Parts: sequence; structure tokens; C-alpha cells
Amino acid sequence: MENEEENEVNDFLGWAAKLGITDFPPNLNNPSVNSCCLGHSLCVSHFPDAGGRGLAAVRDLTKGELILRVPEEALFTTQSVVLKDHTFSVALQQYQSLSSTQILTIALLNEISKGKSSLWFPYLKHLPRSYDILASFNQFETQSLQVDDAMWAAEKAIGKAKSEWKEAISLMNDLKIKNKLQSLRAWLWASGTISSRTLHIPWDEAGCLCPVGDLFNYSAPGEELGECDDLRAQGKASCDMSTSSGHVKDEPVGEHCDNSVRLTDGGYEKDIGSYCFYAKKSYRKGEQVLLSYGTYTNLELLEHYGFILNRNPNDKAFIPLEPEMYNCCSWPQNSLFIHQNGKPSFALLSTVRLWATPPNQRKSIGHLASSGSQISKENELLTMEWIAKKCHFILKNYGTTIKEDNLLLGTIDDMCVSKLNTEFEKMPSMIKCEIQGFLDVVGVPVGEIGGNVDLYRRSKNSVDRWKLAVEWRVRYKKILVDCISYCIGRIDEVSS
Ligand SMILES: C[S@@+](CC[C@H](N)C(=O)[O-])C[C@H]1O[C@@H](n2cnc3c(N)ncnc32)[C@H](O)[C@@H]1O
Repeated sequence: MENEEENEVNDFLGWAAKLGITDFPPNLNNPSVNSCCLGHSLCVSHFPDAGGRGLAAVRDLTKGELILRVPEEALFTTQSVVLKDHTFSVALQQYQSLSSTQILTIALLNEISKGKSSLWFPYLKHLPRSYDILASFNQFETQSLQVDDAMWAAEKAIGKAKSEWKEAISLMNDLKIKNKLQSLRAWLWASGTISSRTLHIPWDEAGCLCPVGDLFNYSAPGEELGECDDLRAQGKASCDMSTSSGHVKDEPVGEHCDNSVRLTDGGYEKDIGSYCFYAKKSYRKGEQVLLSYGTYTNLELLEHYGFILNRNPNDKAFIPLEPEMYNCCSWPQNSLFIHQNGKPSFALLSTVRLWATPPNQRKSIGHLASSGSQISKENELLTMEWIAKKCHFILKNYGTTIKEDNLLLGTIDDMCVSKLNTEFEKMPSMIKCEIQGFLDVVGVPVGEIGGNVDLYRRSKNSVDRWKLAVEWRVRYKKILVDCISYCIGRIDEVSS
């Protein structure tokens, strides 16, 4: 860290210590009031490939150890702002229809508007300047996602942010929030902060901003537990840990998945009136200490947090099914997907197997399909062929292949450091089109962006979001490719 930045971080950590935030091990006596809230278990560090700024272990940490406590008084919640700001509390009474998330977003902008006089100023100063969540995607970035479901999710997020902002303007006016901070741009920033940094509290569904506690970067809960079907989708603890090879029967294996293990690394504890963070595994000194914010697919991570994981055990690909398939099964639609390793979910397999059965036999063999059993050799072949063909068809209809997407990703990186002129003409036409589309949006002629530090700086956020969109679609397509391999493997297995 640069010296100036380091001093600023130290000021922030000093402010946090005064509020009682501490990483001091509870079994030792805290000697006196500390000038820094960290240093006993954690320190602020940088992890360029795993979330940027984050928290590192300053000593070996043991799984289950309490590593950070943030007292309730230090949490930024609607309630804490209402208690400390009479004007805010009075103005709010006229706006009962705003959601708690809108109110927390306004409270944040209101504090920013106060500048240095805000009690939260040392914290607010350290918030990121921009976010890459879906709501901040422009039309070009949205289209770069290529997959209908993802583009739809982005459009929905953008529309929601706009309408929530419009509903909030009147209260922001009453509060005399600075004009600049009443803009859609400021709203997107504030809602990005709320979306990507709030932690769950039992008394307000908007959650809380938790100074220092919001410096933990994310690791997926499934990483320690193996891959699971979407618990929320099935409404029960239901993990799919079965390996396909050689087994005729797929098992939901729900009983082995202890849902309580998943999210125990952080939570508000009423008896000590603090947000408490525990090491979810043992860490060596210097390692990044990570938190599971929840179980998310890459699309959900992008939507709420503005990043994706290269290896996300909870990622899934949804594919469009025949309308009749939805009718012949009772599984919820969001349980019909392909796992990140290419294996169709239990519900998807069961649905396609049933659909591939002649309608007059479905009732009598329905129990076999819903128990995860292979119905017959012919049925299994039909099922696997249908899924593989569907994936193949979907992949063929995207504008670009994975290979081209990877070429594009390399070009995006190169574009930031060298000129495009020579290579540009040789690229596949769809890639050229996409690059041209990007350059049109940022208003840069081909050949000027490369090596131009100023232009790069100006368009950095757009480059980052575009790259995220392309990375996301590569991961999605990869799941479909792996699914085709899975189906071919099953066809070989069943036929032999
Ligand atoms: C709660 S904050 C974590 C601290 C954050 N890195 C910071 O500097 O303030 C969550 C944000 O950190 C980033 N992040 C967290 N985990 C990440 C990961 N595994 N990979 C990439 N970015 C991550 C994302 O930008 C996310 O929105």
C-alpha cells in the first residue's frame, strides 16, 4: 500500500477502534483502548486476484475462532441513522411506501451529502468509487452477456434501480441532499454499496453496513461441502453429491447436507449485541480470510456483488425446455438446471426422462423418474440425446464460440496496453463487431484506445464490465459444453 493510503486506512481503523470494533481474541484481556481495531487476528491487505482489498490473517487462525466483533452501535442501519439524525427521522415519516432498502440507500446518500460533518465520514471515505453490479450495465454491456436469461436479469435490475430512484427523489429533495447526489448515477452507486456490502440483521431486511466487517471478500460455501442442488429451489436441504459414473440411480442425497454449516461464519449475536465473525476454516498467517455471503450462481454474484468466480461450485446453467416438459413435471422451474460440472440437476434429469416416456405410460412409471432412477435403456438414451442436442443447439446460436470469446478477452487485455490497428482486421467478424460496438459506446476510434493511458482510465469501468460480461458467458457456455460431454459419456455407458 502507498504511504498516503496506508495513513488513511490507519485513521479509519482508529475510528473503528473507538467504536469498539475489535479483532482481539475474546479469551485474552484487551490491554487498553486500542488505537487500531485490527492487528491481533487480521489486517487489511490486497489480493489482486481474489477481490482486491480484503482481510489477511496476522497469525495462524483456527477454524471456528472468533476473529472480529463489531458492536451494534457501529453498524450503519436505518434505525441507527434515525436515532442520530432527527431531521432524517421526521422527513421519513411522510414516506411510508418506500422499501427498507430504498430508505437505507437514501440514508447513505444523506450521510455522504453531509461531507466531513457526517459521523460516518471516516467509513464512507473508504467505500469503493464504483460497482460492476448488473444494474450499472449499459445496453452494450448487457448485450455482451449474450444469454437471454442474463440479459433479462440485467434489464430487470436496471429498470428496478431506475424506478426505485424515481420514487426516492422527493424524500431526497426534502432532506436537501446535494443535487449531484440525487442523480441516477449517485443512486446506482449507493444501491451498489447497499447491494454488495450489507450484511443480514434480523430486525431490518435492508441489512446493515458493517465497518471493517465489510472488508471480507467472498468464497463460495459449497467449496467445503461439495456441490449441492439449489436448496431454496427445492425448499429442503437437498444436496446432489452423487457421482454419475456407473450408477443407474441419481440421488438427491439431501440428508447429508447440513444447511447450518453453510453460513455460520458471520452473524449478529443478540446476547453480546455485536456482529461476530468466525474463521470458517483454519488459516495460515498471511492468507486471505474469506466469508461466505451466501450460495450464489455466477449470475447472482454479478447481479448483487459485481464479480464472478472462476470456479464457482454453486454455478448453474438454465436451458429453455419444451413447454410440455414444464407441464409433465411438478418440479419448480428453478430446480431444472445444469450443474457447473455439466451434470444435469436431479430434477432436470427426472423431468426429461418422464417427458421421453410415451404419455400413456407416464403415470405408471412416474415414480421411477421422480426417484432418480433410469427408466429404461431406450429412455435413458433419448434423455441424454435430447439434453446434448439442446445444449449443442443453444451453443450454435450464440454469436461467438468459447474460443472466440477467449480471443476477445485476450484482446480486451491487450487493448489496454497496445494499439489495435494491425490485429483488428484479422479477427473473426463477430469479435470485430463487438469491439467496434464497444469503441462506439466509449467514443474512441479504432486504433486510439490502445496505449492511451488517459482514454483507458476514462473507459476503465466500461472495460471492466464488458470483460465481466464476456467472462460470464464463457463460464455459462463451458457448462453446456461439459453437459454435452456428460451426456455422451452416459450414452456410451448405457449402450455398452
Ligand atoms: C463486502 S465487499 C469486500 C471488500 C472489498 N474488496 C473492498 O475493497 O471493500 C464485496 C466486494 O468485494 C469484491 N469481492 C469480494 N469477493 C470477491 C472475489 N472472491 N472475487 C472478486 N471480487 C470479490 C466485489 O467487488 C464485491 O462486491
